[in-house]
Amino acid sequence: MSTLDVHPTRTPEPPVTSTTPASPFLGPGSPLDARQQEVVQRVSDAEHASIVALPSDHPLDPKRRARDEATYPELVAQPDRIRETLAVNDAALDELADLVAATDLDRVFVTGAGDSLAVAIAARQVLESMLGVPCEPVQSLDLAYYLAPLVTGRSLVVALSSSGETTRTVEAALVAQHAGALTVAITNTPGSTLARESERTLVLRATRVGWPTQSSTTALALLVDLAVRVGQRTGRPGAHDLAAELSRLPGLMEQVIRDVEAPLAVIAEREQGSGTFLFSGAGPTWGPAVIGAAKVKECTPDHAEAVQVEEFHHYNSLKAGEPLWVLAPAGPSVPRAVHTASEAKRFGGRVYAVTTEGVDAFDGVADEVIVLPRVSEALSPLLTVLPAQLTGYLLAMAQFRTAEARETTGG
Ligand SMILES: N[C@@H]1[C@@H](O)[C@H](O)[C@@H](COP(=O)(O)O)O[C@@H]1O
Repeated sequence: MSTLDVHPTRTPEPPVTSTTPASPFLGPGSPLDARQQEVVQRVSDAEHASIVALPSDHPLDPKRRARDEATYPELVAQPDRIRETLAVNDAALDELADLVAATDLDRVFVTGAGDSLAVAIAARQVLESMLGVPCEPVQSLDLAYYLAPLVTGRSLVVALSSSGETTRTVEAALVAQHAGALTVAITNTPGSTLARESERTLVLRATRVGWPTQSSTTALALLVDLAVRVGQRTGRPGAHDLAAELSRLPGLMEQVIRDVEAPLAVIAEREQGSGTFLFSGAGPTWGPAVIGAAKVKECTPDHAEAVQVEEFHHYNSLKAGEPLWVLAPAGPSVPRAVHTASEAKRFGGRVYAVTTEGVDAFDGVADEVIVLPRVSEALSPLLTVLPAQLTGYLLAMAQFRTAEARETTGG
């Protein structure tokens, strides 16, 4: 057997056919009207086609390689894209912040799938501290099918989708539209279905030729900026400091990308054959942990999981020989995250801690500690997400080099 047969490929299996409708919103009894149902059917068909077209798990799949390689320049350009996104949305953000500050909202739902859901998780703390109402990140399927009775005319539903065509997220927006909620789409695809079905749209200056990076961080920065502007209007303590900090974030992101790539490349070279990769975080950092696992699953044929810092301790969460990235910027989760790191070592794992200046609790516990500049924990996902994204990309590049060398030597 040649090395190339080791990993099964995802294609070309025949499509699984089913008589079950693609959504409970299609057909008799649907809460949606005929026009809305047509929208659901159309995006659902297109989504299925895009999933079938995903790269295979072949170690040298050129389609995956092209997408991985396109990820890097997009990743590196994130600080610039954030600057542009915030600048072009300046007036729209002011207008929306005026509206939000003046509206008697009782609840905000921030919804999406994949990286877009991770962004909602990362933005929760800053949104809640500035808006003063629950700002729940909700998986779009859950919002559309289970939480609809909670969505009212006093809700703000922010739907995040880079493509603007993700079926469950479009359905969540349609449910919100139906309930009379204020709906805001955040997408880098103007004219997308989500944008057309939402009352307002904030357009991201981001591309997604590679796996999602810019589309996620520009959305996160935009949500932070919106939160801060609302907080400034309603006199929330800390709003002005957060605004000042946000303006420094793109520069700090540039510094982090410059500083962490080389040490992470060494780690990726060492860990490339581990097979399973774990990422842990808590609070707003749970978002970057989810993104870390997502980039490994997208960039490589391997398995990755995000495990919440606390949940790690309630099961045997790591097997001997597995690597764990613990993301824990200065904040209340640090003591438990240090415990996570030490437990992971006890189970025979290798631990890479990502924290911020001034935290030395991982020294002597983790195999390596990556230290980022210190910022408020609420804004720190814009920094902790960078090593998480880079890890997936760098693992993939190390694996491609190894697979190529094996091909050349016929090993
Ligand atoms: N594999 C992709 C993810 O990378 C993406 O994060 C998610 C949400 O996409 P979007 O933000 O376009 O709704 O869906 C897809 O299935």
